[in-house]
Amino acid sequence: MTVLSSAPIWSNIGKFFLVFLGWSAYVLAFGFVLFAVTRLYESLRNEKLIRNSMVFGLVVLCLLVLLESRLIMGPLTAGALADVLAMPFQGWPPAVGHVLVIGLILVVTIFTFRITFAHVMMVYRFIERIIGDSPRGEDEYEEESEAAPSRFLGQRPQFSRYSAASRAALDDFEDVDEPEAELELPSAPSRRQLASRAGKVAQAARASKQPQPAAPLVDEEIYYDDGFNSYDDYSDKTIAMEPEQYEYEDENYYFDDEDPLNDINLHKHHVSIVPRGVHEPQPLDITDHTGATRGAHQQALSFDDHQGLRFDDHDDQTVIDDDIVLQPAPGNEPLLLEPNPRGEAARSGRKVRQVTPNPPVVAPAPVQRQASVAMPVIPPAPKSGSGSKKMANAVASMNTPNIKSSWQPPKLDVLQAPDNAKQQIYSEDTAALAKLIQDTLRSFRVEAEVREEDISIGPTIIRFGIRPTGRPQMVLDEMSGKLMPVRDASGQIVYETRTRVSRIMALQNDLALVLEAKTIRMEAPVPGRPYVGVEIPNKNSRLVMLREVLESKEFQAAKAKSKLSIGLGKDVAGQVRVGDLAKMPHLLIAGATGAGKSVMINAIIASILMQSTPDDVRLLMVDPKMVELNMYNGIPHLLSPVVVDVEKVVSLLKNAIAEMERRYRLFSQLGVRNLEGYRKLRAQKLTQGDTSLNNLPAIVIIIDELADLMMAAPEEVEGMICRLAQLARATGIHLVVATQRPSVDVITGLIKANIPTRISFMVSSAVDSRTIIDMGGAERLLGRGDMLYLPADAGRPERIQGAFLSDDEAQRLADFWRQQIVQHALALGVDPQAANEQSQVEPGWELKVEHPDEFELEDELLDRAEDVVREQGRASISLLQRRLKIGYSRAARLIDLLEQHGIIGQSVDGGRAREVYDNGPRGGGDGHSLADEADDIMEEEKARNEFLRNQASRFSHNPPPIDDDEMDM
Ligand SMILES: Nc1ncnc2c1ncn2[C@@H]1O[C@H](COP(=O)(O)OP(=O)(O)OP(=O)(O)O)[C@@H](O)[C@H]1O
Repeated sequence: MTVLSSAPIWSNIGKFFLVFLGWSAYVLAFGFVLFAVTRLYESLRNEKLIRNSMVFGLVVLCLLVLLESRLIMGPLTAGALADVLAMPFQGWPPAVGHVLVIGLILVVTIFTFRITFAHVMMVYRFIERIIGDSPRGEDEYEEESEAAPSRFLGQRPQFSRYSAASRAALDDFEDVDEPEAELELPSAPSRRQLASRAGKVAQAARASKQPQPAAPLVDEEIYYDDGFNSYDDYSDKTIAMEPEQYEYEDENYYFDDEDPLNDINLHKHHVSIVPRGVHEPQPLDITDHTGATRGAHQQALSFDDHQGLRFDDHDDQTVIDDDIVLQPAPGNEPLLLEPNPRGEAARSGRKVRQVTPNPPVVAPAPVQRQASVAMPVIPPAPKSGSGSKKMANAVASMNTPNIKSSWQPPKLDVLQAPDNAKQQIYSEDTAALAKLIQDTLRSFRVEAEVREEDISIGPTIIRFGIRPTGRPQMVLDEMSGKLMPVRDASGQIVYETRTRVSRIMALQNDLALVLEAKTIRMEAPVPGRPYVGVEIPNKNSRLVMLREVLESKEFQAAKAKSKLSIGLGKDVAGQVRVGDLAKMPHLLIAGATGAGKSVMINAIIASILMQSTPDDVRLLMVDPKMVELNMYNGIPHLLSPVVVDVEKVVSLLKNAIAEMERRYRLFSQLGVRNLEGYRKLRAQKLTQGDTSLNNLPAIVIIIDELADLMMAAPEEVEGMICRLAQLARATGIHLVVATQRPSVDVITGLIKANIPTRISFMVSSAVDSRTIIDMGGAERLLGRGDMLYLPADAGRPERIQGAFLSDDEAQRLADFWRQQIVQHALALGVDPQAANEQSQVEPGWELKVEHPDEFELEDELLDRAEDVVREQGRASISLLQRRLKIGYSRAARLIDLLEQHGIIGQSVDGGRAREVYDNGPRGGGDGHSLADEADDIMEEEKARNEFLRNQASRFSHNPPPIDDDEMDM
């Protein structure tokens, strides 16, 4: 106005405004300038500061103040507009006009600036604090604790991290003299109460346009509480309730910043009492640490776990213990074992001894046994000059103390090289997809962001990481005068309201729709990462060849540690993933037909054949499909030819159990606990020239279709697999079991409990997925090698694209090993054909056809049974059960055999006890009375019923504990 009135051209316009608006013309001019500046700021910062309701409110407020000034000062003082506004008040008592206008001013002020009771209280407290001289913090919370409606305004009590026994936390705020009863936390309301309360609050909020507190979220919780994996089952319901959810995302929603019992404020208080500045590092609390890192995937460091091996890098030695040093010899020489200079032997001088490369094996291939004596040593693969590789070779040799094997593993050339297609990298397409995801979430009013660094591109899958964000808490920066988001000590933005992970999960189908993906899988949260993973198929997918996995440094490091390392494939970030069968120690593979199980089994076999000689690992294979594993027949690793006849499987498993028991006996005699201990002992003995201990190779039993076996002989197969799985780990016997029928009659509870490491390929339903990996997700896989790998020690499965191995490659690999048998035979002057036939079955591993319900009863047991019946002068099943401590079915079978051998007679007139022919020298038993007969009948009935109940419960998929007698074969 000043400018206008001083400029001659505009002075008349200025005068008009002053006459019309009075003093408010200045306010109006100032308001225009402020509005222009704020709009400019808004456009520069892309923020919205001016609300229309506020502009309108300010204008009304200005007019009311103008009117009030006119009422106070009389006509012609506040401009013509004020005179017009005051016209309705003419004739009114002046006091009424003042009260009305001032009242209106107050109301408009409250609406314009959204003043709440909390603000009033804040001002009140502030004034009170200034007037009174009590220091800040005293007494104030005591009053509030009465006024505060809830201690958990910011969070529901049952989920508050401060709720359970959080006395200490609350004590910071509450008067210590407060009676005990008042400190008691409110008990968590029932779900029903919460739901009805939620409904009421929602109604009230709708009516008054006030924000809802957090209670309505209970509804959401009801749907999501049981975990995201069963999301599919209720996604429809969840999506249907979306509009309800938006109400409490209203931007008016706020917490009372001053409420000391609000969880967020409690948290802020805790943060504020953390001492600032540099402070001493605290000792690691291992319980806390374990809790915090549980589930996070951590890549094991190489060379950190060698059962007593230490490495002295500087001189290329491997220290086995204080007495022995394994030293890689120069060139192609065999490894040398020498006493450790720090050990006792070292004190008498550093003596280097070469170990003879003829390790006797427990059940060696006949050709090999001869070869190890007379055959010229096949030179090992040429070593590269690098120290670390030498070290790896040394360690690999150390794991299997047959220091120099006469077998030679193949070179990687046997396998097909990957094609030249490069791994896809981050591109504009990917960025566009990320933006699409973010925009879709925004359009559903879900605050979240997709950052470039959270995008992982794998061979068949791209994973986008969605970070839930929210509404940041803002503070006025005193330096710049701007509103800035509050950051915590680690620099992360502190959110006032956060987006719930479940809201992102609820949009799974919407995201699949906009991304036009065949199927998407969501993982919340990705273990060890602060985001929800959305996995969509990579349109530029490529094969992961086994060779590239075996060539990788990850596999090389794993190979150095274990001869049973297997190349699994590549994860969603394109990183090679390997496993160690020795640690698994058994593996269950399941998936629909054509999903990639057989390829996986071939990859596992190939991983072993590429690194391990028959001295390290022996194989047993069962292939009821008859075509999948046949190609491996004749390789020296096989203990017996691939079993295609289901009836021979029982025999094979029995052999494995017998070998396991034999190894256990051997270990207990030697005082070692497991195969590792045995190998260490053997290495020690070899250094002393003692070759009495044979080499014990690990044994891997591969079963390609468990369902067929479970059909043929459910009890025996289940029992034996469980027995092997429970006890075989220490003896180096490992199971790899595959099935395309992931139903509970095939993968029974017992089998599942004993095989902790599992791989699930694509399955047809979430139920199947749960049967295999105890959670859903496998039904959303893509097939063709796309799998979820659940290691024994991980809570969540990891998605991996399995390594691919063509039939030609497998054939070449098998040919390579068969060729070595021929080479050995030629070197020995044996007929290769004969050698091949001879090496088909290891002595002691011959298989015979067994009818599943028949027990093979050892001669010893039959003899003992004969002794018992002759001693007692009578024969009955219950008698044998009692005296021989065996199960019903074995006792019944023994009775049959005794009858067949003519030792006892047939049962007469339904009686249980039978006549024993010719008591002979061992006779003289007490015969049997009628009372004995009755006892026998009762006992036998009891045992038979027990047996039948067991059988029935096995068929109803609820297996009882295994009867040791039944399995003690
Ligand atoms: N890792 C992989 N990478 C690429 N393709 C694969 C992979 N694994 C399997 N496939 C493809 O899937 C097909 C079927 O695989 P596979 O024979 O292993 O299935 P399966 O689960 O054993 O089926 P079935 O139970 O009927 O034998 C293969 O011929 C191959 O084309």
